[in-house]
Amino acid sequence: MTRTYDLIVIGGGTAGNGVARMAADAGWSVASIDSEPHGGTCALRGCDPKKMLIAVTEGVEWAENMKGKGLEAQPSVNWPDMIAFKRSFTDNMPPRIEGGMEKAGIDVLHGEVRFTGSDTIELNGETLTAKHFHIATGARPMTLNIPGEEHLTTSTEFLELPERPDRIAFVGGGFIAMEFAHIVKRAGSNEVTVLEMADRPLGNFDPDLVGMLVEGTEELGIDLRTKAKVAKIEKQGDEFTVTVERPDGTETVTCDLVVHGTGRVPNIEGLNLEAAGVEYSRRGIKVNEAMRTTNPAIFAAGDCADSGLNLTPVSAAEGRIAGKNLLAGEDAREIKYPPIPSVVFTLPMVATVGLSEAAARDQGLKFDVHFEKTGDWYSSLRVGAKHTGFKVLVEQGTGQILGAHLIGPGSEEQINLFAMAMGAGQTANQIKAMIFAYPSYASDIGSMV
Ligand SMILES: Cc1cc2nc3c(=O)[nH]c(=O)nc-3n(C[C@H](O)[C@H](O)[C@H](O)COP(=O)(O)OP(=O)(O)OC[C@H]3O[C@@H](n4cnc5c(N)ncnc54)[C@H](O)[C@@H]3O)c2cc1C
Ligand SMILES: NC(=O)c1ccc[n+]([C@@H]2O[C@H](COP(=O)([O-])OP(=O)(O)OC[C@H]3O[C@@H](n4cnc5c(N)ncnc54)[C@H](O)[C@@H]3O)[C@@H](O)[C@H]2O)c1
Repeated sequence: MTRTYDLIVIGGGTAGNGVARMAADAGWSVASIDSEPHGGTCALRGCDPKKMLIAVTEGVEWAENMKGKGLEAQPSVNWPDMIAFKRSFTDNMPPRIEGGMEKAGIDVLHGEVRFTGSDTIELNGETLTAKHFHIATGARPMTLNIPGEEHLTTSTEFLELPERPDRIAFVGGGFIAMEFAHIVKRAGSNEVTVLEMADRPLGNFDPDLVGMLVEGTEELGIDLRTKAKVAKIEKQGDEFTVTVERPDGTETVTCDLVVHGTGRVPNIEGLNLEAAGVEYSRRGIKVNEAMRTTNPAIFAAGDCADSGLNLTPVSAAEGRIAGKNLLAGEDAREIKYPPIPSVVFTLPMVATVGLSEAAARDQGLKFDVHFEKTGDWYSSLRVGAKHTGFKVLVEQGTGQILGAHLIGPGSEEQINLFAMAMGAGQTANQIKAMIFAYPSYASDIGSMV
């Protein structure tokens, strides 16, 4: 017998779970399907577990920065204990999420979904039909098309490594490579190499602040190579040789582990979207502002859609719009992205919101650039942080904040205040007039605009 639902949600991550709950709360019959235990990338294989490892390595960084300032302990990281600490969070998430869904009356199912028609899917050999579908299948590591690609360790596998490798190479110099390189270096690995094909890592972040992060990264002992395109990976016994093309010729790096950090692509190949009449491109499933696909009965959101940035809060916001329109039965709400803050959780962290200096110039905007290194500010001195600073773009005439770019401790929270101020249209003078608790990282903000 074919099971039939009002809504089937494909993907149990941030962009999917909220939609399933909204529909179930409205009395719809709902199934939520994931090929893995529910929770998705952020909670199980991304943001949250990664930041638990960073919490441990923050202890190492803190002790290093406080050396000679009265703190005498010099900690070291026990890798298996750190991974167990991470699991103390991630292991509990699927039962919590799935239990909550079942309590809400949602059928929680597992397996790889494939469309067989505009209102039917196949799951583990069974046919399921629904009036509506919501696709939230996320992203996967991109294929590099280089010899030896099969030797790459994914970010998911990295977060589960039972032992710390001593020599590790990262292919790419984006979010994943930079964050993980900082983790593993502070955890004690001797040779950590980042291989980035562009002329700088973190291409979407401010070049001046990234320059400061590069200094900090190299001081930490990470070998960061730019204009370094990985062309081949070979395995001999337990060892890998990575061949890198550089402007002056070819180099090799020998290591115990090679980690994928060259970007992620929409996870949609296996869905047979053609059968459902859902159009897509390399950027993902085509959606309108209501998050509706080219099949009016099917919505999509998050990393698998060709919509906003691939970040957790963006996935959640898109899911909310999809859910509201599903329940309304019409395109009642459009996705509107406020200024979206984004943080690279290296130590120091780099944070950004709004326009880059280059983008603001390209748009012909007239603005003042407030750029300063803040190593001699109290908030940096107090914690012994050396690589700290900001670049804030303030529009001439209006005083509007066009973009804020920060590096240093506290920047992951300061950037949210900038995002709030920008979203509310607050001017530089209004921010200066705010009274923030002192001493705090927030209390520096008035001096940045
Ligand atoms: C290592 C790492 C660190 C990150 N750190 C951050 C961070 O600090 N901050 C931030 O904002 N973002 C971060 N991100 C990005 C963030 O995790 C994603 O943007 C977000 O999780 C996307 O949510 P989603 O619901 O769209 O997809 P996902 O959470 O990936 O959920 C998709 C789900 O669909 C399932 N699925 C896929 N195909 C099928 C199928 N055919 N059938 C059934 N199920 C299927 C998958 O198993 C998965 O559980 C990070 C990503 C990674 C990889
Ligand atoms: N803190 C966060 O918010 C966070 C953290 C991790 C991941 N993420 C999400 O996951 C996505 C994927 O992260 P990522 O780090 O894999 O990708 P990324 O897009 O951040 O960086 C990929 C880098 O790899 C380089 N590259 C590509 N091919 C290469 C090659 N052959 N040799 C050398 N360098 C090469 C690119 O130039 C680029 O700099 C991010 O875009 C983001 O959406 C977010």
